[in-house]
Amino acid sequence: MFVTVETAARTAPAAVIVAIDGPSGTGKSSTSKAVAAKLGLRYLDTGAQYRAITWWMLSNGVDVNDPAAVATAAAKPTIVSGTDPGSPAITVDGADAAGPIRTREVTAAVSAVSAVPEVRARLTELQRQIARAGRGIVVEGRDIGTTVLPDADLKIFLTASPEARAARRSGELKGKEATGLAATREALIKRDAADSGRKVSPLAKADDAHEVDTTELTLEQVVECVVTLVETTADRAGQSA
Ligand SMILES: Nc1ncnc2c1ncn2[C@@H]1O[C@H](COP(=O)(O)OP(=O)(O)O)[C@@H](O)[C@H]1O
Ligand SMILES: Nc1ccn([C@H]2C[C@H](O)[C@@H](COP(=O)(O)OP(=O)(O)O)O2)c(=O)n1
Repeated sequence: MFVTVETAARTAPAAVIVAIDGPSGTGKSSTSKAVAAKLGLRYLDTGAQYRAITWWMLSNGVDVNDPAAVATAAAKPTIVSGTDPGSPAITVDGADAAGPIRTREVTAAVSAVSAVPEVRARLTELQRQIARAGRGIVVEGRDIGTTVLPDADLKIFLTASPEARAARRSGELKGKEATGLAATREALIKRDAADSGRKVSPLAKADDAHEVDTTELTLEQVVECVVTLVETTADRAGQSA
């Protein structure tokens, strides 16, 4: 098989920690998985963990709009995240949650659940344990560069126009839970506002993060940009693979 330089494995320091944050639809998951795969790093989707705890709350009759009820239940589910960028996995109490966490019901409830401090404290601790448990990792979310891993070697903050993000998301939903472009855009903006406006570790760009506007870039261009930033950071630190 013909393998181009672009798809061949690249090198990164074994222990590099990369934080990728940004709002929904900016390309965090696709970029993080591709960068981790190219550089032989682990991958952690923290949004999937917030979705998983939300799914558990909904499945167990917890009122997701009652912060006290969510706080009381926050420690109950056991969430296990896989870190293989080729097959990201997540289980809740041993059950595969990869499908159920992507429903519209979970998406509509996740911002309320993730604003509860007890939920954030628990998942932040879990995320730090995973990040420090092995070799290098790409961790994506909303508060990775600011709160979860403020000492990350490289921080990226992805942005894109609401129009581009809505078009990407409604493209994904086609045939499944198809929603109009305008409704998708509204839902994204509402979630951005909730995630950016919450009191505890809101969605925010870290002061030392590199901002990448992906509106006019292909996914491949974004991946190349981030891979180059990882390699540049490593060179500067004098580290080697
Ligand atoms: N730069 C890009 N250009 C076009 N589509 C993209 C780009 N980056 C990601 N996508 C697509 O947009 C959708 C949302 O991307 P995703 O990585 O899930 O974003 P996020 O994790 O930030 O919500 C996916 O279908 C993905 O393939
Ligand atoms: N580090 C994180 C990651 C996600 N969250 C919350 C806020 C987000 O709206 C939800 C879902 O995140 P996810 O990354 O799955 O969302 P999208 O893929 O962008 O739709 O979780 C968070 O509060 N902190």
